Amino acid sequence: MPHHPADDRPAVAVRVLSVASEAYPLVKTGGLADVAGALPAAVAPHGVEVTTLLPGYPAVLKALGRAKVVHRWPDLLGTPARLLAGKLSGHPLLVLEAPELFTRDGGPYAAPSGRDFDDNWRRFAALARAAADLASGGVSGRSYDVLHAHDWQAGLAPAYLRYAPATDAVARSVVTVHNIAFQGRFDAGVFPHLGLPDAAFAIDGVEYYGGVGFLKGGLESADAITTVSPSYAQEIRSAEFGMGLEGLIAARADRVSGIVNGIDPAVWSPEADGALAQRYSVRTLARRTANKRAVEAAFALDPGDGPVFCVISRLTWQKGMDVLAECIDALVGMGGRLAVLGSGDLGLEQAFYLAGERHPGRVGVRIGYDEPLSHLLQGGSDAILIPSRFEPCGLTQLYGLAYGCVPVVARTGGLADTIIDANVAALAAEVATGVMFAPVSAPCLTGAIQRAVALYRQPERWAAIQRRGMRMDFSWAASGLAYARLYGGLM
Ligand SMILES: Nc1ncnc2c1ncn2[C@@H]1O[C@H](COP(=O)(O)OP(=O)(O)O[C@H]2O[C@H](CO)[C@@H](O)[C@H](O)[C@H]2O)[C@@H](O)[C@H]1O
Repeated sequence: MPHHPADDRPAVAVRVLSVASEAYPLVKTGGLADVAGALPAAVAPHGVEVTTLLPGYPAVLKALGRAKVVHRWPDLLGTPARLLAGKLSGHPLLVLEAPELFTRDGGPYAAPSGRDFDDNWRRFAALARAAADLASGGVSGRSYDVLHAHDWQAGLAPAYLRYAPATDAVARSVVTVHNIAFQGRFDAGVFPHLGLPDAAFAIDGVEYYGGVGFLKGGLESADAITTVSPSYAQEIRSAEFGMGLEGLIAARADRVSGIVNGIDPAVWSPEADGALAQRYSVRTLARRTANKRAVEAAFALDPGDGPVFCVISRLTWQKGMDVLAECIDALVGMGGRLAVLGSGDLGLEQAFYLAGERHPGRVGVRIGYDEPLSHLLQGGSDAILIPSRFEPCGLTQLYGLAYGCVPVVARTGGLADTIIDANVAALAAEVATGVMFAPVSAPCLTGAIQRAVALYRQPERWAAIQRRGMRMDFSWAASGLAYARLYGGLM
């Protein structure tokens, strides 16, 4: 494509098809959406044009409005489907419209009851099949250099590509693991319906412990594997973190790399955040107080100057929320208050709810998903608690840094890669940006909260930690370049 002199974007040198089951702002249940939504803009300055392919959930189709139909499948894994073209924050978007698969109540993966859809294998195999058709010349007028599949929902796409007829039109492939705990593992009975050759049901194909592994098939087939931090890229070679895939990851280690997620300043910047009661910058930190008052009001906390800790998380074992639940009485005993926003395991929801009843005015709990409230919490709480047992990258600690909401994190994965613990040396060298602890246990987390409270009581030192975090650059600049280099290297 010729470079237009009036256009300050570089000429497109690489075309990427990014396939994901969610992308902000159209559909989001977690961090994957933030990353898939930000990737196109992150790599655009490097001559990479990303087209995102999403399933046609009702919310996505609604946002798309009247869209151009660019392709029709009379029979895509047993159902008719159409491909619609639109825009995702100004970048090319393709939506797979298949009413039988995606038009239903509930979230992207589960019914309103919370139960996973029984046909998720078919829903996401269809997404992957459509992606592979696009990336192997099967859709007229479309061609891509690289297919970038995110997580198990897109995991079969590289496998379909690998078994596609070999032509010049076949793209190279990358799988990004945002969380290896979710693998898309299904009964062997689904295999005959996937439309893969029999040879694919093999140890180096999609076969996985006697069944079918969508992520496993993608990891076997992709030309490159990335995960979302260098530490996690190392950790998943071990049984403790690899969740059964450690052998495969270790065997393909020369293809595996870690690229830390960035954050999108158009969405996460305290100077321009419409969800805050009061906007502020690194030079006007005192204005955060108005947000703290708003957090207190939203979570029915007693107003006060003591530290407010927050949680913005899925309430699950991965996120160490059971351990935090054990520490709440100690946190309150130290003069802290706690605002919890999250949803997940019913038992954990209940534990936090009971803690709120035990400590009225000190612990406020909001069960649910609320994007604006998550921004207010970052802008008004003093610290964010992230006691994850494993964390591929983590985004909430990066948002915390940007908002002067000091991260208190477990030493694992991307948390270890992005936070500098306020130990004696780091405080003396004036480089600390948060508090880090290990292992994930109630005594260690309690100790970390204690250290945070002690630092908070030294206002100048605390403000210096906040300001340092706010000045850290976790924009997409470096990671966008890393992805662009990875794509370029595959061609
Ligand atoms: N109740 C609630 N209301 C509003 N917003 C809420 C919320 N609960 C969570 N969120 C938001 O959802 C996102 C969660 O991001 P995380 O990085 O913690 O990712 P998650 O574990 O979902 O994803 C995986 O993928 C991402 C992306 O690669 C990795 O960073 C991560 O380590 C990995 O586990 C954040 O934007 C957070 O603000």
